[in-house]
Amino acid sequence: MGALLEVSGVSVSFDGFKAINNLSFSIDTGELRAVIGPNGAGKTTFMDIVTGKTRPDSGKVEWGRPGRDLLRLSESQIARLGIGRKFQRPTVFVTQTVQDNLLMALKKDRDPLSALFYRADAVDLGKVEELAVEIGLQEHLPRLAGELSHGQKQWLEIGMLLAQDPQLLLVDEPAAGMTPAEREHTTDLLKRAAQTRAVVVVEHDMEFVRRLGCKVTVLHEGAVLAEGSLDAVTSNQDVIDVYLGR
Ligand SMILES: Nc1ncnc2c1ncn2[C@@H]1O[C@H](COP(=O)(O)OP(=O)(O)OP(=O)(O)O)[C@@H](O)[C@H]1O
Repeated sequence: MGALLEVSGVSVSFDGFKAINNLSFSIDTGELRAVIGPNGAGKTTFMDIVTGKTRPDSGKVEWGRPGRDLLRLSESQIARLGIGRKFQRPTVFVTQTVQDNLLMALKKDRDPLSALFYRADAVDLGKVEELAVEIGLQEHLPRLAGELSHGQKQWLEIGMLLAQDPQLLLVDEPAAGMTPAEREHTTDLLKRAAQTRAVVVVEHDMEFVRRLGCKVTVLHEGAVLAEGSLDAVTSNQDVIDVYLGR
């Protein structure tokens, strides 16, 4: 499979400080990847660049084959192309049911008038059911999203992103604030999601990353310090030095 996203030699400075420094990164269709790195390594800025929120000073960001230049597209054009992003805090509609949250996500691209007169048909309800099974919330469809636990809200939001059928999903610290059982469920969910799309997970929790069982990219000072299996990168002397602050 060819690269789905190719970031080459990207740099960005904020007030003269290089947050991203000649960064190159690529991910294949249907690949699961963990991105780790100490605080300030540039992980959030990297995702901001891929989603079009931050424009780099130099470098290339290309999508698909033949490569489409993402730097020429707006944030919403990039989202429509198939890049979904999950932020740390869940942003579900707490006064709506789980089912309605998923239905709204499914219909997000409708024009406002048809959305206004929209009545869920059997096809959409079937898709919502499938999504609910995928995120493990099938028993909770009639509940208000506001009643869900923190972990369940995070899964619902992942489900809402999956409803948009992204080819690449960027997920920021999904395990934060979760119980051990919720973390385990989240690992399974992300692994399953990555069977049909590419998923990039930024995460600090090494146990979580270990359970993902995927290739790991270590960022440091805005560049890739090491890449490989978790065992390979955690036994890399440069990575050990950075994490121990040497
Ligand atoms: N808009 C901005 N203006 C100025 N400096 C910024 C801006 N955004 C990020 N930075 C700086 O760039 C560096 C990289 O930040 P970034 O948030 O990408 O790191 P991170 O790896 O996501 O860190 P964390 O793990 O703490 O979330 C940091 O030193 C940060 O202070």
